[in-house]
Amino acid sequence: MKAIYLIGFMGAGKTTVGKALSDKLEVPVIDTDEYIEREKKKTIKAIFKEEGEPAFRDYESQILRMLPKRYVVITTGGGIVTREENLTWMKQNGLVIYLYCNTEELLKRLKNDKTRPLIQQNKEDAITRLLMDRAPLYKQAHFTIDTSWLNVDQVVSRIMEQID
Ligand SMILES: Nc1ncnc2c1ncn2[C@@H]1O[C@H](COP(=O)(O)OP(=O)(O)O)[C@@H](O)[C@H]1O
Ligand SMILES: O=C(O)C1=C[C@@H](OP(=O)(O)O)[C@@H](O)[C@H](O)C1
Ligand SMILES: [Mg+2]
Repeated sequence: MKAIYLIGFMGAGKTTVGKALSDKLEVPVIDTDEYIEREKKKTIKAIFKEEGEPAFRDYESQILRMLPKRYVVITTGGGIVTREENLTWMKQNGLVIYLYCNTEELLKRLKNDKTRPLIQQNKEDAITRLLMDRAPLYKQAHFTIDTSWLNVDQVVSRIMEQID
């Protein structure tokens, strides 16, 4: 089994779905954000504040390349594709799945979020703008699942159908 990479916007459910998918497939899951926070002993929020976004993108890119490439589910941060070479790399090394979610539902899921630095001001505008910029990148995934009207178990089932 090749690595499965979940990509998509903040709030699409990558971290949550990845954990459920790893249980189903009986393989480990690694979340790049959680990995970075553990490694750096800092929250994502603190890294953005103290070191800036480019430093975070460097960590993300480095860690991606260190992770296993077989028998694993890897859940990424929503901005990993902004370094386009990361997208190319994931597509070469595994199966890349885009978890899509519409803006209205993203807003609901992220309404109370305080941990994601890029959407703390003007949440709706920030989501709309970033999603528009990134959509062409996300769409290069091997396949897409629209999670807007699905619960976590249903998203996992859709993934299982696709990879069967
Ligand atoms: N399919 C879903 N339906 C409803 N809520 C969801 C769904 N997937 C995730 N969530 C919720 O949305 C929020 C963001 O999920 P998360 O897994 O952290 O997303 P991501 O890692 O893509 O940013 C969490 O509160 C989570 O419980
Ligand atoms: O889209 C982004 O630029 C980011 C997404 C976050 O991860 P999630 O997509 O898991 O929320 C986290 O990596 C950081 O706040 C930046
Ligand atoms: Mg996440």
